[in-house]
Amino acid sequence: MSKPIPTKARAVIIGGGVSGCSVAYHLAKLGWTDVVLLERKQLTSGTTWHAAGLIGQLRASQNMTRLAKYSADLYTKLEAETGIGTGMRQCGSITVALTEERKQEIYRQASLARAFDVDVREISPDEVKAMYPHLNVSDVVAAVHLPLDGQCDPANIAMALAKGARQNGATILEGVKVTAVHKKDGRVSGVTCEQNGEAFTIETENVVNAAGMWGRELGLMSGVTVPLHACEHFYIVTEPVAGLQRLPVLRVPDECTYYKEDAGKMLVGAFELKAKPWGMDGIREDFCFDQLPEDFDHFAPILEKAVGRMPMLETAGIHTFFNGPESFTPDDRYYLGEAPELKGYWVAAGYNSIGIVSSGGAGMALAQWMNDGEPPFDLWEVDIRRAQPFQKNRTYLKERVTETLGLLYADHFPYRQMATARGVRRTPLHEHLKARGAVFGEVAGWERANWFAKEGQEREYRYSWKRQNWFDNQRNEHLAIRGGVGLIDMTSFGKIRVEGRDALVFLQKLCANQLDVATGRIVYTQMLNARGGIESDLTVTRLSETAFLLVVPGATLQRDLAWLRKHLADEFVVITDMTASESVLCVMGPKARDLMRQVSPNDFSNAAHPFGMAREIEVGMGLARAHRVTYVGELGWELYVSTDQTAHVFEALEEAGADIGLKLCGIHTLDSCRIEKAFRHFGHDITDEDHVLEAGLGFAVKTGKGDFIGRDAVLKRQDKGLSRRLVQFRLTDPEPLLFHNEAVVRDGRIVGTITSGNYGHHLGGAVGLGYVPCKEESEADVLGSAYEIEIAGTRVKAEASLAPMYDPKAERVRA
Ligand SMILES: NCCCC(=O)O
Repeated sequence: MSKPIPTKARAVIIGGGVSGCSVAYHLAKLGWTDVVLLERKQLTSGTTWHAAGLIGQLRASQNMTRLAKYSADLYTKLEAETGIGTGMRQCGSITVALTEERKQEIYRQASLARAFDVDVREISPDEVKAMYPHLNVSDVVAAVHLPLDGQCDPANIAMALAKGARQNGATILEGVKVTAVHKKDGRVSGVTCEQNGEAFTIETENVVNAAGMWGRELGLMSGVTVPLHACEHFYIVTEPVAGLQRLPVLRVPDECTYYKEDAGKMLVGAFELKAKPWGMDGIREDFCFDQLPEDFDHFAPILEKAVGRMPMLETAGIHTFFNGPESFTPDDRYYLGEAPELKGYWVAAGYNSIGIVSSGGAGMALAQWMNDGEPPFDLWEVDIRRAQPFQKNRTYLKERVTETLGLLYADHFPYRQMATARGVRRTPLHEHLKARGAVFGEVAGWERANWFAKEGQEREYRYSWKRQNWFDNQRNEHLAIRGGVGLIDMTSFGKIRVEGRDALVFLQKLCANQLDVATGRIVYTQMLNARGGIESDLTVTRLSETAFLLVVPGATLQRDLAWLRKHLADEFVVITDMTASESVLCVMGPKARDLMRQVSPNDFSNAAHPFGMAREIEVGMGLARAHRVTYVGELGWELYVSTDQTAHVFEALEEAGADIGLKLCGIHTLDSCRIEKAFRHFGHDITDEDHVLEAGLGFAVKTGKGDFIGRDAVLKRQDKGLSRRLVQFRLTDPEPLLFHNEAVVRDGRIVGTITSGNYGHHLGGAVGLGYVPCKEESEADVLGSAYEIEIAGTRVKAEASLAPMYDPKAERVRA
């Protein structure tokens, strides 16, 4: 007999894979006893049952490392807690590098893992051979060993989590399909589900979409964007191999393979470079523990390499050729958090084949997020609010996921760009810039000129952990901005218009700086959360008494819109996304005024157009709103131009700029200039976890203006003092590079990581930002230490500064 379906629940979780079970487990642990998990067929019957179950803690970023470590620790304890054998075995793992570039990557990851107390050691090829005698190590360049990594039985991990959830009061139901999610007053109000042909409704204010490869379709039912698509994932399992002993998990990313010894057999899986999307026209209704047809031709090239790597496979005999669908996302990162479209609609899906190791930590993080109304730490990397509405397009997804499956084991070079499904969002200058040598990168679907190739130079990235082929191009662009004038197309900025009778009151509530300013004034500010953490980093321009323009990074637009809408109470305000209506041309450098005078009859003197003001100007035969602000630390104007006039304004600037050496510059140069000036970058240097005062942005916080979200947290921190500070570092050796996530070493001890880095072409070395703990606010406390940055295991001396190393008094900006 079926169990009764409750009529009310605090949360309904949809999907009984490891992800849903983990969310249920963690919510129940937090005391959410009336949680219901609904699984359309049987627990684990979608993807979980056929996962390889590798628990690897070597991840590309600090928070992914933190979450993977949490999963590894949890799974080790789960059997004792629930009595269900999870097969969790801390057999350790080895990752080998076959190239110098891969060695850099795994050594960098090892440094990062160490910063988070993960047990990891660099080992030689001989040590690999001693641990893994079957392996051909003749071309192994380097390797890392993580003794506490492991493997498990994925289905039993899910079952144990489900049992743990039940033990704490959750209800878990199989054979119940959700047919509708209801909403009332902009938030979730319930779900309708079907069991044995009968419909039931559960009243709830929280739904969790943990539907795996069904996640996109389930989201669409509620107008929620969950861009993911299934791909076929292949592995083989050999016949038992005589004498095969217990072995660590092995990853050979340069050959796209992983190896897992289990019960005397060997499992060999692959993340091939061109994957096969699956389920384009939807997934069969009766899909349950299903496999997909073999495709030996597709797997053969991988197997050939595997046999070369592990010659015993040649005679082992294949017991199982497995092909099963798994879901993949456009950027190879999963989705967590509350959907921007609907309050109370949470997502935990799209695990890109690392669902088992991810779900323990992700379930914990999401449960805490739901419980506290805010994530336990910065989760922007996996936040569902990074998804772009257009990404639900199936043609786009189908093309993109052919690439993302292989990315799991690809070299994660800095600045690596996606090669597929490009060109969806283009600025009006795209063709102009392309014709002038632009090499594009992509953010939030926007094509952006990252750097400009010289005449005759190949217009492609050559990736490396060392200086890439565009290093000198960036240097020339950077120095043009520092010494002359450069033009950067920043049309991808998100532009949000907030207007109406209560616009000022509303924005004063959300922003930490004073916005009650004269029309035309531009204010740099942050939106804070109640902890004083930074939710958004933006400029607000007062366009009139009742209208404001908010300018935010392109990547955070959906997040920022959601934050604004979430906090709209009874204020009379309209919020409109204006991003596509205006382009932004940044004219930056000491000669910017000379250029503006050539193309416009307006007055660009300090008296007529001071820093921090926006004015309508004439340019050529068109109009622009010139904002005197800068993200590169120079004199300059951001020109906001209606999209229809953009090409004309660009051509006028280009023609006038020919005589004064106007240089087209890319986003890489924007970044190298801003890091010299220590301007913060949201998502890296400043996140919802970082207190605005510790981020060094106290100058933009006005507690005297009246109440705003985060004010109490600011006052409290002022009272209590800071416990860490954001510091700018410059490597004294001009050769090594900083990207981000390198360990910061203070007086010989790892104290943090580099939050963002680039090359300071003016300062003559790599520059990065990073938080360091401090006992008191005094500069002497922070700066009176010896600093080094650990890059791929090597420590490099660094100078530290709290003030920007470039133009500390901001004299150039106001020149
Ligand atoms: N699903 C396979 C996981 C691969 C890995 O952890 O490297």
